Amino acid sequence: MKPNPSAAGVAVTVEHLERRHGDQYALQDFSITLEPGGVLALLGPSGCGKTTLLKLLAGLDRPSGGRILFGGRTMAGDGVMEPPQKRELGMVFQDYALWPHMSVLANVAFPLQMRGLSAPEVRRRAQESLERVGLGAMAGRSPAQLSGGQQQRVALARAIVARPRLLLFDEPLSNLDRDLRDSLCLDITRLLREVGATAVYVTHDHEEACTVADEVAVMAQGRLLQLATPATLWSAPASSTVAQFLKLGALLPARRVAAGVHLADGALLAHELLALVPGMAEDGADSDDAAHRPRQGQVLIPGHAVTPGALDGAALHATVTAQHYRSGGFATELRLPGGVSLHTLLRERLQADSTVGLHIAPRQLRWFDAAPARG
Ligand SMILES: Nc1ncnc2c1ncn2[C@@H]1O[C@H](COP(=O)(O)OP(=O)(O)OP(=O)(O)O)[C@@H](O)[C@H]1O
Repeated sequence: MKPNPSAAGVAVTVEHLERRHGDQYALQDFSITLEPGGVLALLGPSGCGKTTLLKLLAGLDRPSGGRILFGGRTMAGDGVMEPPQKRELGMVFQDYALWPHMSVLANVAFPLQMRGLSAPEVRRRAQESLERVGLGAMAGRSPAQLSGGQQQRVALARAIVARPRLLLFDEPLSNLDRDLRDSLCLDITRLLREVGATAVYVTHDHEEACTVADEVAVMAQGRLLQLATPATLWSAPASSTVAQFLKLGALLPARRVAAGVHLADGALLAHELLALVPGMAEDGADSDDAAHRPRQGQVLIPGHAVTPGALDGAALHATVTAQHYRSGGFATELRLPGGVSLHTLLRERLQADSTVGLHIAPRQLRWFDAAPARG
């Protein structure tokens, strides 16, 4: 992850972290490193362990194995368990967690009061923090007199007021409507760059993760599936599971024979296999012998790789199952062989239930080898 030279943040190292509940793993052999000022998004289906990791980083939960280091100092593991107040954190939760009986200013000031700063210093810094999130004029109000978006800005001001080394976000925008979410997400992204704290940001929302983060960790069943920049994640998902979770397109069972990709019915989908599987040559699998060995796997067809047209000469036939107008085009659902759905945005209106030919841009396809058989 790219270091930010002006960062106030701390380097975070997570080594083989584990959290078990009975014999169930909420987190398993999880390792990750964040440079100071780096922003990491945790993305994954419900129950994959995102909140567990956040709680372990915060010191609200104790690992069953592995360790966490901030700037080379052990926070948890090896018999150490630093409490949250010793970790110099700021946290922002889904439900804002403001104190209703306190003014906006008093909410933001609270972490500074806990540190025993003088009253004028507390007031000055709390006001400054509110200005940063655009709420300088609302200092005297109570949280109940603010909208949801404004309350979350107060929570943000409170999280950054004590200049934490690490900021933790637990789905901070999921209670807000789409427009507000988009604008606050951009504001959080800007603020993170300004304050330079290292940050870990839990979300279900792919776009939010990619807007806010330098790198995204895709998780499933307590494990890290892929850690990559947003651009890499979208262009080079590491496995069919990641591609499926990110809804990158349709996955079809397929067979590679020499330079071609064939579907289950034998139809040739693409000729240009070597061009579409970067990395295959490097791992040695495509040495002269191996290149000609048939391989079973899955091919990923992204929505943007297909152009509907005549049935003749098309790589695939598909049925139009649904179409509706959306932002300058037609959001279209196509049914591919085997009943697999493919979603794509098209310029043209297609007739419902009609069969169309799909012409494929082979370089947009991705190949995933089937997992080797166990035993
Ligand atoms: N106290 C607990 N006792 C038993 N199992 C738990 C406990 N806390 C979490 N789990 C289990 O650990 C797994 C990971 O939970 P976690 O809350 O970290 O998931 P998550 O990715 O944050 O999910 P969501 O997106 O729904 O918030 C889940 O299977 C959950 O049921």
